[in-house]
Parts: sequence; C-alpha cells; structure tokens
Amino acid sequence: MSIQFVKYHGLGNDFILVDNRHSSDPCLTPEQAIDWCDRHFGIGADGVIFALPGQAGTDYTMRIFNSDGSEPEMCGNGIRCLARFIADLEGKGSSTVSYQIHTLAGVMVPKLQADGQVTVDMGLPRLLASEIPTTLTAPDDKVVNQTLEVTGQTWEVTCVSMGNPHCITFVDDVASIPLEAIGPQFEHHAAFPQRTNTEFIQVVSPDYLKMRVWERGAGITLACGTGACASLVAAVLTGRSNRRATVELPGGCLDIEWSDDQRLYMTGPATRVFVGEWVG
Ligand SMILES: N[C@@H](CCC[C@H](N)C(=O)O)C(=O)O
Repeated sequence: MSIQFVKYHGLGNDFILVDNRHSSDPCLTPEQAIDWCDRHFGIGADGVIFALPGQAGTDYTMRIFNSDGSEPEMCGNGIRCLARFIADLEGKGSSTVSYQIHTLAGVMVPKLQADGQVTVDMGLPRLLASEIPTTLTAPDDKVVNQTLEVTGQTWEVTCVSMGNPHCITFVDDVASIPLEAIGPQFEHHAAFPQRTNTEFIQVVSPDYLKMRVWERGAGITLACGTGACASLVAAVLTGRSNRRATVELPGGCLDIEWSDDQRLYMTGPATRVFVGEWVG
C-alpha cells in the first residue's frame, strides 16, 4: 500500500491530510489511522483528515479520525488545514477562496484570507443537554454552572456543543491544572455518553482567555478550534467575556467571535509542514 499525504498543523494541533477526492469512503480504516498517528512508530499526528467529494451541493466533505481511531463530528483547526490543503491541491494557495465543507456537524465555510490566516464560519453553538449530549441536567435545559464530581472534587462546568461535545471549567490559573491526570476522568465521565472534550479557561480580561484542553480521542493537544469556540460561548453565557475575544492556547492564539447572527467565526493559521508517502 502506498498513499501520499501532507502534514499540516493549526497552532501545533497537527494532522495528516489525505486527498480522498476519488471516493466517498476514507481510504484508511480507523486502525490504520491509529498507526499513522503514532508518534514513535508512525508519522505522528493528533488525527487524520480526508478530503472527500462534496455531499448535498457542497464543494467537499471532511472526515476525520482522532489519534485513537474514533471519528469526531468536527474539528476547527483541522478544517482550516483542510481548506489550505484543498487550495494547494487546486493551485489556489494564495487566493482568498472559500469552500462549503460538509461535515458530520453540518456545513462549515472556511475562507482563506489575504494575510494567510483562515476564517471559518463554524455555525451555531448547541446548548441543550440533549444536544451536548450530557445527563447533567434535563434534556431540554442548558448546562450552565452545573456541578460535576470528578476525582472526589466538585467542579462547576458549562457544556457547549460545536457539533462535538465540550465541557468547560473556569479556573484562576490554567497552569496549575493537572490535565494529564484529570482529563481522562472528565472525558470518560458517566455524564457524557459520547465522551467529551474538556477545556480549562482562565479569564485574563473580557477579551482575552487562556485555555488548556484535553481532547476526546487525542488527549492533551496544543490547540482546539471547536474548544476555543465553545469556551468563548461558555464565557459569554456566564458573564465573563465579550462576544469577541482572543483565546490563547499552548500553541498560539485564535480570534473567536460569537457574532450577532449567533454564528461562531474562528480565525487562525494553517501551516503546511511536509509531504510524504506511506508505504506500509
Ligand atoms: N482539535 C480539534 C477537535 C478534534 C475532535 C475532538 N478530538 C473530538 O473528538 O471531538 C479542533 O480543533 O476542533
């Protein structure tokens, strides 16, 4: 088996991109994606992303496997990388092109900017417990400032879905959170039937948030675009931030806006690192 790939990252959240335009099924199995993502015995990445033919009138379809082989509905940093990958494939790398991308979370619209950044219309946040999903409140209620018991400690959490689930906790100092130890306990908590991504947020000012993340299916990553959007929504819902803020992650900063049209707009970089060929 010989497959060409290109490695990209969005603020250190890194992905292997595969040109899958010839078929509507990913050319790798979840087990193969696990092998590719292995940082010692494979290429190394937080996930593998496939550019497939568009569905329902869209330009392309994005599918993604996390590094544990599970398939998330959406990936914010990944869709910026996908947009740049497609533009490179189409020879439009330096233009301000935009694409309609079909994902399991709905249609997303990334647009390449003249300065090299990518802005993505990430759609509407979903706030009801049944939409997260979580059993923390009644299905039709929002999950804002709810208590959650993890590792014998009580946390106050707010949950937001950006198509994928996020559980957000505001803390005084993100650096002091033992993410490696508690991340898995949030991810696999019985209150989250589809597991959850977990963000810890320090509010520096109403327009500047610091974030660390434990991702479902990938563990600690240097950035998470859907997580940054969900965290801004949680910060607005709890009266902690403005509707537009910089979110600083270990890998760098994203600009996030929860616009008056209620949609989330995320702007950040997407960087090509190298091309390769898998000869497994
Ligand atoms: N890093 C991503 C999110 C990837 C999916 C996530 N691990 C999940 O399972 O939901 C982002 O930038 O949004």
